[in-house]
Amino acid sequence: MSQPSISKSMTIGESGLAVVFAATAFLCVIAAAKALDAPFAFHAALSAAASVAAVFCIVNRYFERPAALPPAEINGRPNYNMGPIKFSSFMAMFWGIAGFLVGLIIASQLAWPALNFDLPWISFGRLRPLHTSAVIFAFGGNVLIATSFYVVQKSCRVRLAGDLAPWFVVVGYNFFILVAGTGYLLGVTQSKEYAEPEWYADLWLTIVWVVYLLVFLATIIKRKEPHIFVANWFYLAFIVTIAVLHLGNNPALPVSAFGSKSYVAWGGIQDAMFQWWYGHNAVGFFLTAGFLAIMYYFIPKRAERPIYSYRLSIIHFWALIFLYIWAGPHHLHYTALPDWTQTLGMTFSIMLWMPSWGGMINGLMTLSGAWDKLRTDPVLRMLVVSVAFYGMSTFEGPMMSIKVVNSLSHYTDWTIGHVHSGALGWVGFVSFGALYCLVPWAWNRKGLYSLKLVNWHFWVATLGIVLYISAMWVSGILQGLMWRAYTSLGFLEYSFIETVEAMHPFYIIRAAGGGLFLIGALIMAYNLWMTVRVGEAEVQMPVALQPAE
Ligand code: HEM
Ligand code: HEM
Ligand SMILES: [Cu+2]
Repeated sequence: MSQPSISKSMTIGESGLAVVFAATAFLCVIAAAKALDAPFAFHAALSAAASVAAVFCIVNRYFERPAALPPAEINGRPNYNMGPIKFSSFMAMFWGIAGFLVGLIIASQLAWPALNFDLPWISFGRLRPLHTSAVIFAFGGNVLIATSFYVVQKSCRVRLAGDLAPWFVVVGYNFFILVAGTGYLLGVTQSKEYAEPEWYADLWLTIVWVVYLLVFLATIIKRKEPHIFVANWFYLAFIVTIAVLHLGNNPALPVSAFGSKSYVAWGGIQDAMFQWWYGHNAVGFFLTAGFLAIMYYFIPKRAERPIYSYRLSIIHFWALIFLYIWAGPHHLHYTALPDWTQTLGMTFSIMLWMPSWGGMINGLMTLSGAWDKLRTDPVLRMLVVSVAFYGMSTFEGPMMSIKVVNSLSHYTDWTIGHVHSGALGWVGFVSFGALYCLVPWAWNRKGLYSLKLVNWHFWVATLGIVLYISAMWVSGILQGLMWRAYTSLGFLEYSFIETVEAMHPFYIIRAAGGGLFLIGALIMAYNLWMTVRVGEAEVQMPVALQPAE
């Protein structure tokens, strides 16, 4: 046994983090004991338990691991860190199914209000933010973290920076989701759309997000590849801007250090302005920039073609981030916001159409010379259709930002239709496509368990989306027109309840569409599970291969 041995000792990160978590556990126990309200006590106890678990995991890992930490390179090749990527891919699928399921429940509640069961915890008002946070932040967020950690390593040809830090990001982020989600069910909210969690959850997210930024930046800094690939620019814009938005929108004064309630610093129209600066750019940088990074990495990879125009991708990047930031006021047309601000927001929204379509064209044209793959590869088809939906919703958005159009669409289901063509068609499909690529790569499998099942997922989900958004277009425009219909004597033609009744059939169609979308996701979960368990089932015949005519 004369191997040169390094004496094993805890790293500064291990011991430091263990101490910090031990102290946090102690503070959380005190907070739980002194809590002013039950949800705060619950969250403090949950945090105490999680901190103890964190200490246990860190110490346990120390005893289990070899003396030396994993090397950055093995035989001159980067030793990529896949653990955190696997974790967040798994969580993405888990939260995706949970979020779609809650979407289906609230869609059904709108069709059949009896499904609220007169229980506060599962009432529409509490489940709706649970749905939006679960799909955007939990599902979308985990997809973004998983893919960004993958893409930054591969395109920089270097191991992810940090040892415990990437784990802190993925586990810490999911703990934030847990606190936010259970909070909604218990009635904890600061009532800002897409930023509902209360102050303590916000503080925790800030810490996690800063570490995320540091891990990402440090990986880029130590890159072996001189050029920074465009996808990393998009990821970086997403990470930095979300940090800025989060800090701008959430300053709040807690009523007590031991209670969940707080009051937001901003008031009146300034608050509204901050809220929609945040809300709009959450669309722009969370639901768009981050997923465009996915588009720029995964479509060329899957199609085995270079990006159609790398120069266009750079122009796309700068134009998109410059224009998005100013468009928020289109959410506040015909409000107390000064008229010029509304017009400014509308103008920037219309200009935003151009970089959006520039990006779409760049994504679609990357298939030049490889269009035939759409027939044989359902994963690529999913990715490409997502870009088509992106194009559709970024045409619809600028149109809805025009004041006269918005005077009809605002407050109606048309907005909900617009949201879900972006959310299901773009965010959903591009995420599915990315996970279908990522899971075999991260788990080192030759391919997916079954491409046939991907094909089923694709068609079932597409049908679901079509049902969802066409139902919402019809019901939204119908609703808007009914609200503004006057009789010849100048009275309103319809009472409000008549407009609600008219929506009923469309709400059933929407719920059916959502049900199909959920079934698609369940098929996917099974397929990915089997991919991890057994790998590629057999030599796969390409699906949907048709005789040439
Ligand atoms: C099974 C799939 C889904 C169903 C059935 C569904 C259903 C719903 C329903 C019923 C609402 C409330 C509408 C209202 O208040 O009138 C809603 C809101 C929303 N959903 Fe979904 N959803 C699904 C998937 C998704 C996904 C994948 C995302 C995002 C990635 C998403 C994002 C949103 C957003 C942002 C809102 C709020 C819209 C607004 O306030 O204008 N949904 N969804
Ligand atoms: C050029 C791009 C886009 C523009 C100019 C745009 C514009 C708009 C406008 C005018 C509204 C309606 C505001 C209202 O009447 O309340 C809206 C709502 C919304 N859009 Fe877009 N949109 C764009 C792209 C997208 C994409 C790609 C997504 C999703 C991935 C998306 C998600 C949303 C959401 C979630 C809302 C609802 C916000 C709320 O009231 O809760 N948008 N958008
Ligand atoms: Cu917007």
